Amino acid sequence: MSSISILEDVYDVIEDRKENAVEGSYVCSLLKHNKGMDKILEKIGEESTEVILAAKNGQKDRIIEESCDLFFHMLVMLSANNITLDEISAEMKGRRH
Ligand SMILES: N=c1c2ncn([C@@H]3O[C@H](COP(=O)(O)OP(=O)(O)OP(=O)(O)O)[C@@H](O)[C@H]3O)c2ncn1[C@@H]1O[C@H](COP(=O)(O)O)[C@@H](O)[C@H]1O
Repeated sequence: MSSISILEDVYDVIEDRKENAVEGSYVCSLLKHNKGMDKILEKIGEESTEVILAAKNGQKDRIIEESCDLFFHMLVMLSANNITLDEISAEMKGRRH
């Protein structure tokens, strides 16, 4: 199993949350937030800042944790915009030289 497949697993759960509301789900709370997309973008902004601060301070464990938060909220944003990981993958592959 490639290490990146966890992103696909979590993305699939997020996609499922779009169709099936689950009590207590954080993803559902984001997708249905009264601020709409702004709430998701707010979280991406916050988590980006956390990654920057952790990296600035050379805190490896924090960098890993905050990067996971950032990746996760990016997945929610992509899913909310109906952008698949295959589309991201195709774009990245197209940049290989
Ligand atoms: N990977 C994650 C993940 N990473 C981070 N988070 C949540 O993202 C939030 C991070 O924001 P903060 O640290 O700012 O915490 P907070 O103060 O509670 O956030 P806010 O009140 O500002 O929204 C926390 O509530 C974390 O629990 C995640 N929540 C869910 N997942 C994955 O998504 C799946 C579906 O989750 P649910 O929809 O909750 O079932 C889970 O099985 C996990 O695999």
